[in-house]
Amino acid sequence: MNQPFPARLSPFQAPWGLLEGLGTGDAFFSSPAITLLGRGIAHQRRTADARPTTLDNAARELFDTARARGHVDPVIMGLIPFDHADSARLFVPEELLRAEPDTSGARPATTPLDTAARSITPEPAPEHYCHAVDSALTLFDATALNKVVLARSLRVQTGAPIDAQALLKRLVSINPQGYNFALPTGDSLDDTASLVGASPELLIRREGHRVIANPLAGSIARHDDAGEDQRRAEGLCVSDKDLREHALVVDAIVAALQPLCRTLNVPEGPEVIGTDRMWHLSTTLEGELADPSMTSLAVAAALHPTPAVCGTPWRDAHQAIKSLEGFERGYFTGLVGWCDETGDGEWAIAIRCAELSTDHVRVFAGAGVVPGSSPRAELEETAAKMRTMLDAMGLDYEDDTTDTTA
Ligand SMILES: C=C(O[C@H]1C=CC=C(C(=O)O)[C@@H]1O)C(=O)O
Repeated sequence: MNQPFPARLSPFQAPWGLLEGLGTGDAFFSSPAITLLGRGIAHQRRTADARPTTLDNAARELFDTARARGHVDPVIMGLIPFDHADSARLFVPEELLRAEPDTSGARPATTPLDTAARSITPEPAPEHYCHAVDSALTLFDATALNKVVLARSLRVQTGAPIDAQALLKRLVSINPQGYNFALPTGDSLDDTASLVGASPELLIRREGHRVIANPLAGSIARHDDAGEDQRRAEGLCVSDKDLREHALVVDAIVAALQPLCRTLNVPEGPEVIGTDRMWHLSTTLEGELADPSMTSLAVAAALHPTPAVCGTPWRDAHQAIKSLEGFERGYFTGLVGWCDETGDGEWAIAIRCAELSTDHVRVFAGAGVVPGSSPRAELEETAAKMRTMLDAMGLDYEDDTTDTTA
């Protein structure tokens, strides 16, 4: 507990080697910049809410406690919920191993997971989701709302816990360039509950004065046929609905970041990036912080939730989500990441993820709804996004859409 942290660089040669050390209750986060394995929990705060000042105070307390108990270079890892009213979980791992990013192209050795699902239940049902999208379309005409991200989940009854390490290895081998994570969510160290995922979206990285944000919005499912796959990527670049959906996110992030930055570079338009299953419109923003003492966690808290996971205007979108979605998001569409004592760190959006519990798994996905969206297309988009987690678990699932009229 009170031992100093090991040297900054882990003894492992390859970052994916760190995955071998991931046990129950441990935390893992990998990005194009760093790979972290947090073993055990030395100090933890479950906050009363996830408002920026609450998170800031909790982080200060954690660093103070860690320092007072002899930790050298303490690093906070954690989970921040979608909703500001919910509790965040921030902790300093007992032991922290780090590795530089992999540049060799090596992937972790994996064995396919063959999850035995006793049942797979959509929560809410596909028709509920289509109805929610329809209701959002009505709200666009009747209220100030002009974008809302509506999500749904699948509950997979497994009967036994899924091996988080094996699942994460699959995710890393499918999406090595993404933000791959497994963070404990349970009440005790031997609790297997965790949030595991392969997010493509960076809310914020802080390196000294420099901040980088990489919002994504506007998406289309990839296709097995290479020609069709390419056509879909090209179509996305010129899709009016997707470009509008994307611009709303970039505008909101620019509006929130600008006052915090001395300089902010905003590209003229988005590019397309691919994951295993999706093409996304993507914009990389780079700025220089006006106040370099502002931590990555504080910048993340100031931006979250962006219209990539909530909508605009924020209040109307939040209200629409609460009244239309029909389930609690918890950490899904929240943030996962880390922050060190200098303030450097990364916070990725908790998407393309699943909550692992003792006898079941919940897989989540959402899609941005704007005027011109179609309920059926958004349903299919969420199904395609869920495939990242379902594929990694070795599960097949198709929505029964006989009751959807949209
Ligand atoms: C909420 C999700 O995606 C968001 C992030 C990227 C693209 C999105 C979209 O195109 O709708 C969503 O805004 C999800 O993947 O569950």
